[in-house]
Order: sequence, then C-alpha cells, then structure tokens
Amino acid sequence: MSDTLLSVRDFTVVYDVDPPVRAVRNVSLDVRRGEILGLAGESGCGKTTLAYGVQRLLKAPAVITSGSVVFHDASGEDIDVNRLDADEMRRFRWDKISMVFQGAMNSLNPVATIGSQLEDVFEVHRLTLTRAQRRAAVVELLEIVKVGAQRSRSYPHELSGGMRQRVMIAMALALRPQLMVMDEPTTALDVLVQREILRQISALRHEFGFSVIFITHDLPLLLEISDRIAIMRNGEIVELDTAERIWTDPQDEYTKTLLSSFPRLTAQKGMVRR
Ligand SMILES: Nc1ncnc2c1ncn2[C@@H]1O[C@H](COP(=O)(O)OP(=O)(O)OP(=O)(O)O)[C@@H](O)[C@H]1O
Repeated sequence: MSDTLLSVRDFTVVYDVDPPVRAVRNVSLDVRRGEILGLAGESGCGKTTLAYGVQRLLKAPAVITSGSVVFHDASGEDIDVNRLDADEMRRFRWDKISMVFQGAMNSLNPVATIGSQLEDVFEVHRLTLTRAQRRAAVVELLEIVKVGAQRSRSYPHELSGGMRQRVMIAMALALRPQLMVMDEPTTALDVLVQREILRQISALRHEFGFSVIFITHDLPLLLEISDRIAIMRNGEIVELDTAERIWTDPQDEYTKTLLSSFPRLTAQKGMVRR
C-alpha cells in the first residue's frame, strides 16, 4: 500500500468575479496515510477553497482551472477524483473522505435525537445493515467519541457545544473514511474543551489509521497537533514541512513572520501529544 493517500497536483481555483480572484494557485501536495496535515495561513489565503476544491465541494463562481487530485485507496485502487460523476462523487465523499465544518455542531437537527441522526447516516449509506446493527453502530460511535451511549436519546440542545461537536466527529467517523477534513473544528469552543477534542482526534487517527487535513489560522495549535504543516499565502503553499522543522527551523520568510505573530509560541509547549 502506498504511503501517500491523496496526491494534489498543480491545483488552481479561480473565483470568476470581477476582477477574478485566484484563490488557490498551482498547489501541489501529498497527504500521507495516517498523518495530520495542518493547513495554516491568514484569513483569505485560500485554505478553505483548497480543502473544498479537492473534494469538488465548491460552487459557482468558483472554477477549478487546473490540476489533478488522486486518491490512493486502501484497496490499492487509484481514484482520479476529476473523473467521478455526481453519484460516484457523493458516495466517495462519505465513504472515503468526510468533513467536519466550523460550527458544525449547530447544523444538527434540533428536533431529532442525536442517536437517530447518527442512525440516518447508516440508513442512507449502509443499506445492508439491520436496524439492530445500526443501533449497535451508533452506540459504538458515541462511546468512541466519549459522548456516551446513554446520550443517544438526547436532543442537540441538551448537550454542550463540545459534546455536539463530538457528535459531529462521530458522524464523520461513521463510515470509517480514510481522510477527514476538519475546517476550524474547535474554534467556537473554549480552550480546555478544544484541547480535549484535539487530543481525542489524534488518538482516534492512531486507532483507526485515517489521515486528517486540519485547517486553522491558529498556528500554535497546529504545531501541537500536526505531523506536517503546509503554510499558505495568497493561494500558494510557501512551505511544507514537519511541525518540528516549521517551528525550529522555518525556511520561508513568511513562515517566520507568521510564527513571530504568535507570542504564546515563546511560552511552554502545549498539552496535546501527537
Ligand atoms: N464566493 C466567492 N467569491 C469571490 N471570492 C471569494 C469567494 N469565496 C472566497 N473568495 C476569496 O478567495 C480567497 C480565499 O478564500 P478562502 O475562504 O479560501 O480563504 P481562507 O484561508 O479559508 O480564509 P478563512 O480563514 O477566513 O476562512 C479570498 O480572497 C476570498 O475573498
């Protein structure tokens, strides 16, 4: 099995407005199997456009003007994402890649229990499962993300923000994808809850072997959780290296500027273990 899970080559996205915005410019990168790849950079540098673009989640006026995205499936098959039709793409998105959005916890249905919402994922995507098997899978998921199976009958408003975000992570984990894309998944939460969830994401990827693309403008946080970090500026990746080297020996001037803009980096290293 190849070490690389996702290969992105020469990927360019333009927002076709007047004047056009070249949000992602000729980006090439590999996501390795089992790694947490951090995507850092100031607001507007193109992080979200890149992460959505590789999954074909962008809508007009966004246009992908160049590039290829190949997913090296665990089965050994190489999937050229550009060639998938709409149906295949939908399946691919749930089965192979899943997504946790910023503020995703607010997108839960307020009038359905979290158990039934998790069950829905299996009902739609795992047609062969019986009802009992779906329920068992939901119980297992709620335990895995440490919400607890007893919460299955709770409604979203009965849970804290952190708990609801864990439910969203459970949902993203449900079909055991090989890649999880997390766009500022913990930004809306207080720091302790954020740390606890990050620690858990890191533990889960060791347990299940999925890779993570983790997007945030919070570089100190990325230094703690990521194996490697890509620094984006103006639609381009200006540096991509291990978290260790980005911190101790940054090569690009912009990376250095970015690092120096976070005073807490001079303080003690945080609590998240990679
Ligand atoms: N629908 C759109 N129409 C025109 N320009 C857009 C659109 N969406 C994003 N952009 C522009 O594309 C560039 C990249 O935006 P993007 O949201 O990908 O950056 P980001 O790094 O994810 O920022 P943030 O951290 O604020 O989410 C920005 O200049 C933004 O203004």
